[in-house]
Amino acid sequence: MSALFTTGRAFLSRAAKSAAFSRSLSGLPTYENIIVEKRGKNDSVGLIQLNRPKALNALCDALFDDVNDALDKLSEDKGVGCLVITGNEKAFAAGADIKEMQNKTFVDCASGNFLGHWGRVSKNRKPIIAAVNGFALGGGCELAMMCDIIYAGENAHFGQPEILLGTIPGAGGTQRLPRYVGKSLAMEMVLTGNRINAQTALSAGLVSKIFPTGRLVDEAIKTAETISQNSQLIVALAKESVNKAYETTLAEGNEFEKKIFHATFATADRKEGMTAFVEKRKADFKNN
Ligand SMILES: CCC/C=C/C(=O)SCCNC(=O)CCNC(=O)[C@H](O)C(C)(C)COP(=O)([O-])OP(=O)([O-])OC[C@H]1O[C@@H](n2cnc3c(N)ncnc32)[C@H](O)[C@@H]1OP(=O)([O-])[O-]
Repeated sequence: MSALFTTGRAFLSRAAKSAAFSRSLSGLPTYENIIVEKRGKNDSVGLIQLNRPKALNALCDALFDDVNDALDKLSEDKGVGCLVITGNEKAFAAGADIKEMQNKTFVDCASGNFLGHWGRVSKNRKPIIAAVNGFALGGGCELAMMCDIIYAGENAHFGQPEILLGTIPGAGGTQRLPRYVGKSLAMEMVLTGNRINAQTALSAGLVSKIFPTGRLVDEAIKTAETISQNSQLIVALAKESVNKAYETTLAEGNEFEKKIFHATFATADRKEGMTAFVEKRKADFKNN
């Protein structure tokens, strides 16, 4: 299974795609715009690869429908504890599909709730790691920011170039980006359309780690596997608590955290975790 990535290639080969297909026969659906697999120890990691390479993974409506459907399936899968979203070596995603948007009117956008279905990535209860190689522009950068952790390949570039198209970001580019990289850099990116490279993204705080391009997906899967070994129940609570930090005051956030901490004492996994420590053995979490 992990042979797909031991060659150091971050994208899936033709053979890998047919492996994905045969695996799909044993559980996961096949999609037109993405490839979905289970990876890592005990298939505990859900891997979603955006797969419109000719359009640099431009995020058309159909692709987002595929992503949402895959997220639903992987979320229901009790064996999967963490997800990874990636693209290919050239592009994570070069943005919302400009050709699809070109002739839309305000009425189309407003009455059709355009982008309404994008937000489900950030609402997922399982943690999601974005593994970004190449371009993450516009909606691509926003998709990465909807995830919980962003790892970048050395060749990654992040940007919000909507201004060059006569529009503005619509899925968090003016909201999440300043929280992650600070107002000055975010403002510069949004107003000029200039991109930042992986190193700048690391020092500004948009990404947590950089890896060689070919190792990126493997490393993301390794972290996802580590997360999956913890109690899924407690991981979801911890994720919710960290996210609170972005949506509330410090005092309210601390109060929320304390209540969630207390709540973990109502779970069997908290008891098991502490008992295992005292008994000097590995915890056997049951997600309850
Ligand atoms: C979500 C809320 C709001 C978000 C808004 C946005 O994201 S707005 C978007 C913000 N993003 C941007 O403004 C970035 C737009 N993209 C670019 O500026 C350049 O493609 C590049 C610099 C990323 C790569 O340059 P390069 O010379 O290496 O490659 P290349 O240029 O030759 O492209 C190869 C093929 O991919 C196609 N394609 C690429 N992107 C898109 C797209 N978003 N859409 C559709 N198609 C796209 C491109 O047309 C071409 O296909 P064709 O016509 O040959 O059949």
